[in-house]
Amino acid sequence: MASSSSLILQPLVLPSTTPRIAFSRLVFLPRSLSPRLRAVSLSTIAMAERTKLPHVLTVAGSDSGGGAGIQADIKACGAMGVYCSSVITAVTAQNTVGVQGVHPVPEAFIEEQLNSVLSDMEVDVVKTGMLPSPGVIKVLCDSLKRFPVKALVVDPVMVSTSGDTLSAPSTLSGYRDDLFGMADIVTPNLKEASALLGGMQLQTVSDMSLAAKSIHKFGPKNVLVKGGDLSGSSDAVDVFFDGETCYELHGSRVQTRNTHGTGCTLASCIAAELSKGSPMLEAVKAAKAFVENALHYSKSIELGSGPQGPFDHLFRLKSPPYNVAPGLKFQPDDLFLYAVTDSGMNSKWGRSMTDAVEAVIKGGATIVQLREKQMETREFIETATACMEICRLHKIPLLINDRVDVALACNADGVHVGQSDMQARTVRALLGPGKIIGVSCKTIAQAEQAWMDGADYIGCGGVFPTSTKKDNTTIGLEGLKEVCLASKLPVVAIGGIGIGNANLVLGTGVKNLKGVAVVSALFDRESVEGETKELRSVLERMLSSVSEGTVVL
Ligand SMILES: Nc1ncnc2c1ncn2[C@@H]1O[C@H](COP(=O)(O)OP(=O)(O)OP(=O)(O)O)[C@@H](O)[C@H]1O
Ligand SMILES: Cc1ncc(CO)c(N)n1
Ligand SMILES: [Mg+2]
Repeated sequence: MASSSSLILQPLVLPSTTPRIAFSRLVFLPRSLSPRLRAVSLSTIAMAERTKLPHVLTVAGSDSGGGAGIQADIKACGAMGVYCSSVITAVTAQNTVGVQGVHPVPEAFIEEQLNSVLSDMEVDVVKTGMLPSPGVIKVLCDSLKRFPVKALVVDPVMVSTSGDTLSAPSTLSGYRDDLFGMADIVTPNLKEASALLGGMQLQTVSDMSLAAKSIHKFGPKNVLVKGGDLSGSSDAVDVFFDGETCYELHGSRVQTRNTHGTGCTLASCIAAELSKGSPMLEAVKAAKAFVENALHYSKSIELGSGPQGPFDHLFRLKSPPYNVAPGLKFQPDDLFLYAVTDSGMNSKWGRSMTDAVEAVIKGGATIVQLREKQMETREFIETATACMEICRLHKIPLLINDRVDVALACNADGVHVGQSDMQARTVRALLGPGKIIGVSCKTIAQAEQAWMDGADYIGCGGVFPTSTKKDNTTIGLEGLKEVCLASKLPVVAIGGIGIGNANLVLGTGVKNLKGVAVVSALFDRESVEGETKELRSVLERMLSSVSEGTVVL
């Protein structure tokens, strides 16, 4: 066969959820075909099954250490399922200690690379990194005018975290006056935002919002000021401004030295998501989640002796699918009306768990937890899987009480644990960074521990006495307030809460309190849907309006 045929790689679209991603299959053409027929056959195959790959072109510098620059960009795009071509602007000698040397590529040759790729390869999005001189910015602007693309992501790389200069200070005006006006988004870190604004001090999240608004005046459609280097911040906050609204994007701060290249990776992931057709804010959120996950998986990597190590972009290849399967990302506002099922109550009223879940969602629950103490494991998994389908359909997160094994088996969105269940830190290790973890806490010390263990929220109570947990000591509204004020995590109040007293709980208006968790008041009733609707309207009436101008996500 090999002697009479030649192998040709040809794109094949698999019927998958990402139909725009092409895979290869082998096609055999007999050597006996005349050259003209071979050419015709090939072009026919190509026309019939032509697949457009989402394509990002990165225009950036090489990092010999492989953690940032071009190397980070290509790995990040690959991890996001996007093709990445590269125009190299400079070659750096770099490692975990710092930058030992920079060798700029001649501007004329950068132009030649741009021309080669843009004239031929249907680029969707251009992402820029290190642009060492004003001349390079000019060459790039000219090329983009000749070959317009769908979106331009500008990461105005100026100084590495090690303090080494990567682009001449004279590029500042090129960025501000020429490139920013063409950009769909610019992504400065704190130092870069400060340099762009003539040395403005950036020390708080509100300074970051002011900076984002000022940089927006230079002409980009959107600005993301990155807060990776915000000292004293317990979470990783970035500020996004779209010309109208400022959004604070909060993520967990991963405790690791392996953060070299986070900025390059973030910008590349934004570009990759845009090339797949995502709207801008969704692209930014997906990119931030990717960086956080990658840092989490790379915490223990030891590479190099310097202060900042690289991280592993391709962690997804090594992770079990349940750890990285796209689920619903936790939003603190999901805690608003938190329904906790109780199998005893459901059987008392003659309804199945799936009926109960469907009804509570129709009534307006914003998150559901399955709390099941009696069912056999196999039946529990089957029921939980059916509940997951309902929740997915309505985009409502589903958590499992205590049973990590059941959560893994049905790919639930997360797990809620109590003080005598598995420690949240262990749950996190088993579920991975993308899943939601809640911990029941009565005290400030427990809330602090939950935060250190990597939980996403705490359930605080029992606020009032309840028949669901008879021997439970109650902490009252005062106890709730104390824990909320000290907690670094969002809080949902639990214990004896229903239509009659929910307004007392939300009415405390205390920081971090995001909603109420309810069992009997929804499920020990004839109409779950009706009770949920009524509770929801009580809660909505109590909800104070979001502070003006700033939406906290
Ligand atoms: N320790 C961390 N844990 C979680 N997210 C982080 C951490 N450090 C940075 N990030 C996130 O990574 C992204 C890049 O931010 P950062 O401010 O570090 O950019 P940068 O300084 O340009 O990066 P670099 O120069 O190292 O490539 C932001 O979304 C930021 O919130
Ligand atoms: C080549 C290169 N680009 C960007 C950065 C910023 O992280 C870096 N350190 N090196
Ligand atoms: Mg940094």
